[in-house]
Amino acid sequence: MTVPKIVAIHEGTVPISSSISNAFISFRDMDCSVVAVVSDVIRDGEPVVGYGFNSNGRYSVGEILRRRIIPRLLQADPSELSTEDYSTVDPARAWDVMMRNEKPGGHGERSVAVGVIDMALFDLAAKLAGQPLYRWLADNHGVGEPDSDVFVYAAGGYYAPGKGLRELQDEIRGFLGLGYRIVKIKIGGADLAEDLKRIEAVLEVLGGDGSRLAVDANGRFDLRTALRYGEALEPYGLFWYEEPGDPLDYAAHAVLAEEYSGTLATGENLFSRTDARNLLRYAGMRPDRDIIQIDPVLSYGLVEYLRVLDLLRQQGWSTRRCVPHGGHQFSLHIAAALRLGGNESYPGEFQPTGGFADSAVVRDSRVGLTESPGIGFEDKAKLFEVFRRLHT
Ligand SMILES: O=C([O-])CC(=O)C(=O)O
Ligand SMILES: [Mg+2]
Repeated sequence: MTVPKIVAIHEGTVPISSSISNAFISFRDMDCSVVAVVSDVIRDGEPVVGYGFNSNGRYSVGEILRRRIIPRLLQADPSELSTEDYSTVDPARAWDVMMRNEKPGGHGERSVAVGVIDMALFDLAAKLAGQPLYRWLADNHGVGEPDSDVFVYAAGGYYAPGKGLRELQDEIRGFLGLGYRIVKIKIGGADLAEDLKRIEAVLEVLGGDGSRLAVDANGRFDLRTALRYGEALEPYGLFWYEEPGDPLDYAAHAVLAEEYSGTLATGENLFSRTDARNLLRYAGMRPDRDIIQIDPVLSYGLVEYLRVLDLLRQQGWSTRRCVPHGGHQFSLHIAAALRLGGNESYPGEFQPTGGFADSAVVRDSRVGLTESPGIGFEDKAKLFEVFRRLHT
């Protein structure tokens, strides 16, 4: 068998912007990196290509990709990037090459750049093996039969110009009409009284059932405010209370976890295994109820996320307590293969990268996957068009 070779890596930037805001940022200028990793393996007259992009919330990382990550891969000997039997590329070995001469610590934009390429390498690896990624992952890294469908919740309820309670309720009705049972809205972009009105308005649509509503403060609150909100939110029995304070203020989170008896969710702004370990060590996270939202793509890719899952297992956490941030096809494969608790979804936002296959139907807040090889971007026409333009 000849070793598969990466012959080119194309990189670009696409807007995923909109007029929405959370408590911390506007998405007016949001964009993301897209990549195509082209192999020398030809199938049906075309090279097999892996595609990747970064989840919303962090901006494109073209400079780091162009100056450091991509050259290291292209300069590597192909045997350094492949499995031992040369049957396909090995994202874990490629990870070591991408991280050559990078000091530890200071995660963030670099972790996003590695994550974008990591997605493309997993897409390519599964395509070369002729399997949908969830099946390839379950065979190679799984803990049993993969889930055939995945819990998804509708993340929305953003602040937007001219958006009042009626529009918020209409948005939530739309989510329910699409098949979602659980929804999430933003808090912390208004004062507590106003946010409680928003919560009450949404609960009206949800038949008064707080367990179907999650709220997300996007790290806005200081400890006092987080506690004040916590006290006001507690009686609703919410699905979860997300990212109350600064993502790296573990001590504040631990204080809140002592006071707030409901589910807390956090982790979308933690970008490494070390960050995850600090979260477990210092943030008072409770394995019987809390949710870890680390986003594989923003945090050095699935190679690093597998290390995070190992760490969680060692510390007695079930993978069912992981529900990654991000809302796209890659995290859906990961959730199914590794039997996570579910996956995020943003109906209508962050296009063309966000969301699932064009044919995907959500029923009772669960969605299935397609059987196309790799991640199946080929089943999402507008996104596939963007990827194709990168290399044809
Ligand atoms: O508004 C955002 O940045 C996205 C977010 O927090 C989430 O999906 O949980
Ligand atoms: Mg969030």
